[in-house]
Amino acid sequence: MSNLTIKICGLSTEETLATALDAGVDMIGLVFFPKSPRHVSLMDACKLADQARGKAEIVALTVDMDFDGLSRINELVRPDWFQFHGQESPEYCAVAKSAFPQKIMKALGVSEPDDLEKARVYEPVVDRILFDAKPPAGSDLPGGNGVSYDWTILKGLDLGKPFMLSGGLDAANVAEAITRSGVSAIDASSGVEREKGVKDNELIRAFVAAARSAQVSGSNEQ
Ligand SMILES: O=C(O)c1ccccc1NCC(=O)[C@H](O)[C@H](O)COP(=O)(O)O
Repeated sequence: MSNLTIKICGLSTEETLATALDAGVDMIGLVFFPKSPRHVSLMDACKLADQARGKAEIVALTVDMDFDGLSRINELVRPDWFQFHGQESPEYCAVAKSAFPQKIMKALGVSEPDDLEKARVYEPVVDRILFDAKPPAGSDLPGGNGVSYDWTILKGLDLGKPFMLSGGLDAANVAEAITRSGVSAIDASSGVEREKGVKDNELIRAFVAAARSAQVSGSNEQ
């Protein structure tokens, strides 16, 4: 049994969600951000969440959403997690954590070791940190850009909460990313797409197989 946690983000069709679940992913991400090609309506999200419930943890990804919006997602979609992928402050995360039953994951854009320090102020008030690549200049999207960073900056990181690596991961590089970073949780979106926003069944299967084949050295899960 693998101690690697795999999340596929930005699933938006029943078919590709079924493939991800069949491949054995641990978490699936639904994107609630209208500018994203992976955005799902509340109605579609409800159907996709029902399909995934009990098979993988459901992550609702939002970007600086107001609490009325989070409340609607909570009531209708009933995700296991909120993933905050904008400029949400630690205070915002703390209030959301006390207001909603979901676990909270905060995404932080990183490129160098100093960037990891940002996690220290979030760690007490969230359940997990996602270390993602910073968006390239000019991108409309704070995540899902298919760009990588130096994974080795995560090696040996001692944080009070579990953390996850994302940013440009695909079947060809995920095993190396796991080995070089020492992480035990990974997330991908663009790397399992045949074009921007369009997930591909074969790429999903290949990604999960490559990730499961990697040597997971430690545990960033608690
Ligand atoms: O995926 C999106 O479209 C998106 C939009 C707005 C905020 C975040 C978004 N994605 C966040 C994710 O969790 C991605 O999986 C993560 O950034 C990695 O993406 P990629 O580099 O494409 O694998």
